[in-house]
Amino acid sequence: MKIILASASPRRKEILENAGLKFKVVKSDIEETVFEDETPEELVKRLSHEKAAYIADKNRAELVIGSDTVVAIDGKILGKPADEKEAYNMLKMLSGREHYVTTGVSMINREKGIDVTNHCTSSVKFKNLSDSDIYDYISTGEFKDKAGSYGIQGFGAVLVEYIKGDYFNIVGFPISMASDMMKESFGINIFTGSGLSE
Ligand SMILES: Cc1cn([C@H]2C[C@H](O)[C@@H](COP(=O)(O)OP(=O)(O)OP(=O)(O)O)O2)c(=O)[nH]c1=O
Repeated sequence: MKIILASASPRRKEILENAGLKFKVVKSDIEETVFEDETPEELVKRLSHEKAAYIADKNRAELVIGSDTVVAIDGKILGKPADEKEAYNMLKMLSGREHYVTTGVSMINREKGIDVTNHCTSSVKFKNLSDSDIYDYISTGEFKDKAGSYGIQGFGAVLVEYIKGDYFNIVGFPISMASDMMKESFGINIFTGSGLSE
């Protein structure tokens, strides 16, 4: 079975490549709306499924993988910031506190009728950040396109006091959980490559 990653995220591509997987990347053009009263788990599972389903409908023989990541604090869901002001507000909210990062992963193969979705949550505690720390971080531009306005894999590492849970989940793709899903639902072994075709 061949794999398609339904994602425009360079981080997701890199994490899957580092696990030795060969795959095609196709961006999934779905509208990322948030419904009222939706929990982070419900939201990421719905969006990762929508992303995968959109591509799987047109590529029925392939295993299509979709994913979505959000940050949550005090029952509020933080997606990607629209601008620097929103990034400042998010980072101010996260300063000195622990928050959750939740990623959904969906895997669909239409031909075999397999359709599975799971989620993974990690916590991240930020140091106390002064306004000048926040402005300096924003000036790196790294906040753009990142849920919660930071990237732990870059300068964002400096903002962190500790993490609990899977690091790769925070970066946007929980490869350990995903490899379990591949094994259980598709018989794919990441180490040996069995279950995969060139
Ligand atoms: C918290 C955090 C998020 N992120 C990124 C991961 C995701 O790419 C992004 C959240 O946006 P998503 O909407 O999950 O993904 P995306 O739009 O980048 O890609 P696609 O929908 O095409 O798959 O935030 C980091 O890179 N580092 C971090 O530390």
